[in-house]
Amino acid sequence: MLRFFYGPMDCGKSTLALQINHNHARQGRHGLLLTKLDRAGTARISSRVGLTANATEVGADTDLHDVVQAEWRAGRRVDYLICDEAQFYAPPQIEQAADLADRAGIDVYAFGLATDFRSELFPGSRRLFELADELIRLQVEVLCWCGRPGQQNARVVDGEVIRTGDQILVADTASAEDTAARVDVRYQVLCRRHYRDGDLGPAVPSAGQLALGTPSARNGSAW
Ligand SMILES: Nc1ncnc2c1ncn2[C@@H]1O[C@H](COP(=O)(O)OP(=O)(O)O)[C@@H](O)[C@H]1O
Ligand SMILES: Cc1cn([C@H]2C[C@H](O)[C@@H](COP(=O)(O)O)O2)c(=O)[nH]c1=O
Repeated sequence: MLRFFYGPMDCGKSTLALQINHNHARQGRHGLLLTKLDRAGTARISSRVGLTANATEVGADTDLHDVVQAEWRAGRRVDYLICDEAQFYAPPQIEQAADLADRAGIDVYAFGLATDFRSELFPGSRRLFELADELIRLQVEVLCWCGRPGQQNARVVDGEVIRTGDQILVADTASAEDTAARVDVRYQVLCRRHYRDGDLGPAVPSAGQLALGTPSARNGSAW
């Protein structure tokens, strides 16, 4: 079986990938973790809940058959593959995953974004929509600042939603205010309306502003 679990950034895809791996491994099944361009650096699957695991990095030229055959040659079974950040896989790599499901009976669990910052399908995700046995939209809602369900991944540069640029640009949803790091590019999940309007919502007041009694910008926001 080839299953594609998809949803916007921050909806728990990598967490679920690691949970599924944990549950299968606990029952003695042997799997391989694969990823491509995880935020935490190469060859890791990292979830914002704090779970991480080593993984095989899928490069532009990686053939998934070779990855599995290397395991077989080493005398190890491969019962399942966990493929995180699957939106970045090239369409032929998705074909290879489908082949492994069909010809080798390997259960393939793929996780990724459906659409990019322009709200267009990633090529790898498109191929997964075309080929997967099951499409599972993740149920953990990521909320837009207005409270509606967020489905669009806005790319934010210097406080503006941008709509042109390279499709792949690895970055996080956390802003400079949330982290000690200097963040030039970040992503923000928005509802369709606010994504289309390019409306990132009111600025979140700092703790100091709230202590001084400034009304919460979020509560007082106009639609
Ligand atoms: N401190 C926290 N406490 C509880 N849940 C958290 C915390 N930080 C992050 N999360 C959960 O982790 C989710 C993001 O998980 P992650 O697997 O990194 O998402 P994705 O791979 O889809 O980008 C958030 O939607 C939230 O539910
Ligand atoms: C929308 C969008 C995202 N990306 C990058 C940003 C992150 O590094 C990953 C998504 O990670 P997550 O685990 O789902 O949070 O994808 C990108 O390169 N291009 C885009 O358009």
